Amino acid sequence: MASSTLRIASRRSQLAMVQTHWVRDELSRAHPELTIAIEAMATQGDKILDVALAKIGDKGLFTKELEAQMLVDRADIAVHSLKDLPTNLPEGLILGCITEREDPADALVVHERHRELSLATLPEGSVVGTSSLRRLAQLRHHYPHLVFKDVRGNVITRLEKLDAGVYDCLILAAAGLTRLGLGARIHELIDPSISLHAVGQGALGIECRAGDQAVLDTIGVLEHRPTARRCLAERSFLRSLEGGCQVPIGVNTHFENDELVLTGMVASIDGQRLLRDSCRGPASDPEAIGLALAGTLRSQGAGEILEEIFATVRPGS
Ligand SMILES: NCc1[nH]cc(CCC(=O)O)c1CC(=O)O
Repeated sequence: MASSTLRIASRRSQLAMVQTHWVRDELSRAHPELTIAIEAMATQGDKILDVALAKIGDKGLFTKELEAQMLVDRADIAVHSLKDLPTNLPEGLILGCITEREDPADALVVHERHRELSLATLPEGSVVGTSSLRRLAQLRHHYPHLVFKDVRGNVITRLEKLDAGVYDCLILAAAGLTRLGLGARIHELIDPSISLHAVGQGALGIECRAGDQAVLDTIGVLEHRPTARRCLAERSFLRSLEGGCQVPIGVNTHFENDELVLTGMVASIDGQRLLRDSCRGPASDPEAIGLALAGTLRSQGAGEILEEIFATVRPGS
């Protein structure tokens, strides 16, 4: 780097700050001579809280302001929840590294009055809070007797709404709860046979300027190769299906010896149609696995399902 200061752009939600502080601490440990500054800011996604995420539908809702800081050279890196980072980045920026993933599963969090119940035993009409079409479609598919209601705001705000009785339960990323020290609120991890997680869920993505070799070298210590391979396969699948974070697309990945196995699903919002399949290949070429799986699901009709969703969620665009 030109100077020995690394400037980090971050969202200012509690979860974003926990994640950014973790990145700062890891980088300071690896590079004791480095001065690290954090600039925290609100993004569009933090400001527009009265509209369903699926209706805003815009890619980069939680990332654009941070990217702008790097493009005008007011920040060197941006720390994101990888699942919020679009699969196509603005010209001049790259995904510099992917950190070790927490458990990528979704978690059920219940209102106190349901503490004896599970997702499978919640009574008819129970209100599930989620703002994710992916969670909505998959849970509707398996549990058509439940009622789904949008919930916005950061993780803490959502939990407050749950505790106030607005919902019977919430579906949240286990990783976010764990990082916030709220792991005790995880009532049940949702099995991948019921609901696949979001692309990149549970990992952090560090974005930087392309060709900024000194910065790339600095952040390289945070790269976790197995996580990166899994997430690159997942992102290639999503990119190839042209979906942003606001489409009912879910994934799961695991290694079998030197192979990486990617499972993916595409569903209609009503949960009636749900396509799911797997592809495997050498772990050294994760993007090829994502592309292959996208081709497989497209041949089964994924394109039509996604076209319908784009037409209803974003009319006119
Ligand atoms: N879009 C919100 C968001 N972005 C990242 C996380 C959780 C942490 C992660 O998945 O890495 C969450 C909250 C949630 O989905 O419960």
